[in-house]
Amino acid sequence: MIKVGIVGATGYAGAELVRLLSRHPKAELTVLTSQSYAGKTMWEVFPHLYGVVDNTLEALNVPELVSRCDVVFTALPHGHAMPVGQEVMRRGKRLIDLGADFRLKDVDIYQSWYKTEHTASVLVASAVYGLPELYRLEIKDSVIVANPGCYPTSAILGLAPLLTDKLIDPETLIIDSKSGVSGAGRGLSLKTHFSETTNNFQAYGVATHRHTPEIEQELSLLAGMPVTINFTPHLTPMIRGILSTMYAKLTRNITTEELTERYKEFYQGERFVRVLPVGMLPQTKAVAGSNCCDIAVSVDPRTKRVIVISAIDNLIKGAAGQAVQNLNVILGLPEDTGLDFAGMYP
Ligand SMILES: NC(=O)C1=CN([C@@H]2O[C@H](COP(=O)(O)OP(=O)(O)OC[C@H]3O[C@@H](n4cnc5c(N)ncnc54)[C@H](OP(=O)(O)O)[C@@H]3O)[C@@H](O)[C@H]2O)C=CC1
Ligand SMILES: CC(=O)N[C@@H](CCC(=O)OP(=O)(O)O)C(=O)O
Repeated sequence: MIKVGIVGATGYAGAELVRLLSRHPKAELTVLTSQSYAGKTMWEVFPHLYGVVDNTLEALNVPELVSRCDVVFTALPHGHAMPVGQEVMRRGKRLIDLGADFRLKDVDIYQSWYKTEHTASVLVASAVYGLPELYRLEIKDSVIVANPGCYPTSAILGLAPLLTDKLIDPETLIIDSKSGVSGAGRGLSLKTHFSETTNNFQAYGVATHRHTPEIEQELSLLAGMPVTINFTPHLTPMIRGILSTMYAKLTRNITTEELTERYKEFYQGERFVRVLPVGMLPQTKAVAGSNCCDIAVSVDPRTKRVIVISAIDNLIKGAAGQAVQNLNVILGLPEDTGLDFAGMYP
């Protein structure tokens, strides 16, 4: 069994990771940390895990944590995974970070968008962006996996075939994303207050959201040229899910049917990316609880634009599920170990 530690086990992403790993056949939940609930059992804080997870939550002690685990997951606010990364590197263990600390290759860009000093910049070059559909081989041998952000996962998977094949003019790219409230984490805030989010729908982070440079980094690598985007996230009155709608001008004539075939070919063998048949559109309910990213492409011959729609569960393919998929890649296990293809419905 592989001994795993989860730092930030009491956050939404961390708790979902605990749930998924509790039924993983090769992972043993060894250390679960919490800042606010150390000393309590996991199930006292999360009753859905009663009878499933018996661990007592511990305060974070980085050297001790790393010494007791083979693989550490960090699910912390940004800026806090860096010391864990340093200790993991020192002791030759593995880290899968669900936050943003190792995603951006350019430390200056990280510091300017996250308004935080990067204290482990030497580790950034060796960290691998943890999107298995694009970086499977690199993830396998990496010490630090930078699990992607939730919005970036939906956008990058939705756009990868178009950029790889140079089928769109990247300068015309617009990404419009809608997220459930769990994307903002479990902590109390005015933004996620019941009466602010119920029966309400609002944009936020317009032209300033910190996922913009992450999406641009990955799309630029796919396109082989710098890509800048307009990215607008929205908060919707639902708990889970991200739906991204993306628009761009096509560089050549292609039909919806031809493009759908090309997407199917690009993602052939990728069981967690479901390219939907023409006429079917992604919806968040269809991926809730599963590690799937559903994608549909439509060509508007009138405007010569393509419209790509993708849907994920922000806590699964957008966070904990993708982290388990990365663990499976590292361990050489089938990537679906411990993960679901069909989620909850209704
Ligand atoms: N929510 C989502 O959909 C997604 C989240 N992520 C990323 O995952 C990470 C966690 O997000 P999320 O679960 O939503 O956040 P939450 O706010 O729900 O949880 C944060 C966790 O970090 C712990 N924590 C906070 N500050 C510290 C600290 N200084 N030292 C040690 N532990 C601390 C908290 O402990 P305690 O509860 O005990 O206070 C809690 O366990 C973030 O980087 C986030 O951006 C990535 C993709 C999607
Ligand atoms: C709805 C909502 O508030 N979503 C979060 C998503 C952040 C997240 O999870 O991403 P990182 O891992 O990059 O921090 C936000 O916009 O900040």
